[in-house]
Amino acid sequence: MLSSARSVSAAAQSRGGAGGAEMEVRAAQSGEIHVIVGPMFAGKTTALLRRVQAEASNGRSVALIKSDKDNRYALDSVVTHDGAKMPCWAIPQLSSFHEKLGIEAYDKVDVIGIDEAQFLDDLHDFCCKAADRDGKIIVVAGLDGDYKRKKFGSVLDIVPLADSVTKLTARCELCGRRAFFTLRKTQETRTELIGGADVYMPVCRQHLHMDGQIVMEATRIVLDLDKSTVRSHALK
Ligand SMILES: Nc1ncnc2c1ncn2[C@@H]1O[C@H](COP(=O)(O)OP(=O)(O)O)[C@@H](O)[C@H]1O
Ligand SMILES: Cc1cn([C@H]2C[C@H](O)[C@@H](COP(=O)(O)O)O2)c(=O)[nH]c1=O
Ligand SMILES: [Zn+2]
Repeated sequence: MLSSARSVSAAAQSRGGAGGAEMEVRAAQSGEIHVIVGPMFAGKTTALLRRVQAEASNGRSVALIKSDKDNRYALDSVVTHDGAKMPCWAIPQLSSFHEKLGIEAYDKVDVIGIDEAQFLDDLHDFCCKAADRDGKIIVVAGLDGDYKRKKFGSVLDIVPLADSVTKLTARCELCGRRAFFTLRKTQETRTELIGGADVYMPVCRQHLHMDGQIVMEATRIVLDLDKSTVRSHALK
């Protein structure tokens, strides 16, 4: 079921022949916008996939989109950090979605899931049109803040448009408490830097100001210690 999202929309595309009446019914449906934010590893993508999957199980036609900047695990799927995945449309900006899908197929889609929303600059405009004008249910997942805790892309700009906003938390990798923020472990300073646990870790407020390099070094020492313990046990 998880893998059916794009094929549902692709099927919608091939059904064709949408009558004007159906278009009117769809436009008359009330749209919704639901926003899921939080730091990395908080379960945003997991929550998005669950919601889209539930909508598909209820007979709605769903389409899943992500920014094509996210090439971490696969380009044609939305993938969680623990490997759950679902086919998607990977696009540079949301305005290209209509063109990719085709107008008739777009008209048939009820629910649009959007992942990695922080990388999609035309998020506000797209959500307005899709929910207010076209009656779509939009579920958006993305980072509210970057590693400096500055607002990231347009995610916060859609909060005033939203029916619901959910802020998820992860577990601080250093103490296990609730983590609201994402620490970058490298010295790289550009805002956009694609990566996973190799580059980022979730942290609580207390551990936010740890120097990433020190954390990396400490991790390396612990791992080296572990390895030498394993080696000395093996020699016994
Ligand atoms: N520090 C971590 N490093 C790697 N994976 C983690 C870490 N913390 C949690 N995870 C895993 O990531 C999953 C959440 O993944 P995902 O839904 O992709 O999160 P998000 O989209 O918020 O980054 C968790 O259920 C857990 O299994
Ligand atoms: C904090 C932060 C993150 N990114 C990137 C790193 C990942 O590729 C994504 C977030 O993915 P997730 O699904 O939320 O785990 O964003 C970035 O470019 N800049 C940052 O400051
Ligand atoms: Zn902590």
